[in-house]
Amino acid sequence: MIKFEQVSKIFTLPNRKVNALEKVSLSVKKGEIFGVIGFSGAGKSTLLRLVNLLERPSEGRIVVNDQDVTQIRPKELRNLRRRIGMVFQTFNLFNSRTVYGNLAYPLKLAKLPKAQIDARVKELLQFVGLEDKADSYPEQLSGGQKQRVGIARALANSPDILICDEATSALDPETTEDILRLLKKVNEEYQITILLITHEMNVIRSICDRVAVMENGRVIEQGSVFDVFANPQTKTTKNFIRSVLNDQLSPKLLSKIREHHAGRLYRLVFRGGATSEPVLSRATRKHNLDYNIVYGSINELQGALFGSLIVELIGADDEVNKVVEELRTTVEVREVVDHES
Ligand SMILES: Nc1ncnc2c1ncn2[C@@H]1O[C@H](COP(=O)(O)OP(=O)(O)OP(=O)(O)O)[C@@H](O)[C@H]1O
Repeated sequence: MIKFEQVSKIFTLPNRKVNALEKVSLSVKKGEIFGVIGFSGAGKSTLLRLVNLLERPSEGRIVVNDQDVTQIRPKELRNLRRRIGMVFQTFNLFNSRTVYGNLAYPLKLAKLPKAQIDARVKELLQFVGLEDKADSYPEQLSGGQKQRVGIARALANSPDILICDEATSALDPETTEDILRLLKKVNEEYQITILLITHEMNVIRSICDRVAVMENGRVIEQGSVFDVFANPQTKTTKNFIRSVLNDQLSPKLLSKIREHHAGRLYRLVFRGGATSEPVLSRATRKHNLDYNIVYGSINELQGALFGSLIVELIGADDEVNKVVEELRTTVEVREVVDHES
């Protein structure tokens, strides 16, 4: 649906050149939510702006719905842009227009008759849960409500692609979750393909099917969210994953835990499939050992369990070894050492 083939973008400044993108290749499939994550300056916004030709690539091809966007004529470009909705971090609403006015604007541009505009605005407001806000002005809305209007406006002309530029970065965690749920609903109910950029791994974990990790203008890793989480290849990706798993122990916390747990500590890593409790209780019961879960978290990721637990196994060394051996048939088990961070 959207394909980047060896795309580079160089910005030429008076005194130097900036390689914003270098030979980026990725493809977003119809109907999926594809996330691009990277730190500030990685090239994410530039990548997004190339899709509807707000920027032109210096090299390479961008294909949207089988059409090479760099080759299309101005009239086709207007059509292309109508089929791609855009959601912004800062909402980009008209402050002097009501919510109704903001949503009616793209429909007026598309020359829809008034009655159809009224009906479509009503439908959009219902979809984003703001039926009672038609007459409010943006300044009377919360950040989350403004973004709902932003999403409704992006959907006005029934696009088949939605591109989201840090859509939740200006929002608090709870509102972020609401907006992510809304984006998921957009994807599922309207079958709209979503390409989003973010610097928050939580966004990727919550709603994306596939992910590309960018650094210094390059894609350094890409794949299904599960595969990238389960098997990160680069330090940058590992750091992003760490930011959401919250399962790394600081040396200080580890020494605190050791004060209270004299048994041997093991990290059990779950990468899909196994369920945590039965695995542990079965193995420990069989060998008559006690256990304590002392730290960690297990999350659901694309329908599978993902995360790690630190458990204390309490008993004679021999028995502990047997339990570890048994656990290793289902999950990855590592003894926790003092320099773990
Ligand atoms: N119009 C421009 N002119 C010159 N340099 C630019 C321009 N736009 C982006 N850049 C540079 O290209 C690089 C990539 O920027 P880009 O905005 O795409 O990154 P990003 O990952 O989206 O970061 P951020 O989240 O901070 O926007 C940066 O070094 C940036 O300074």
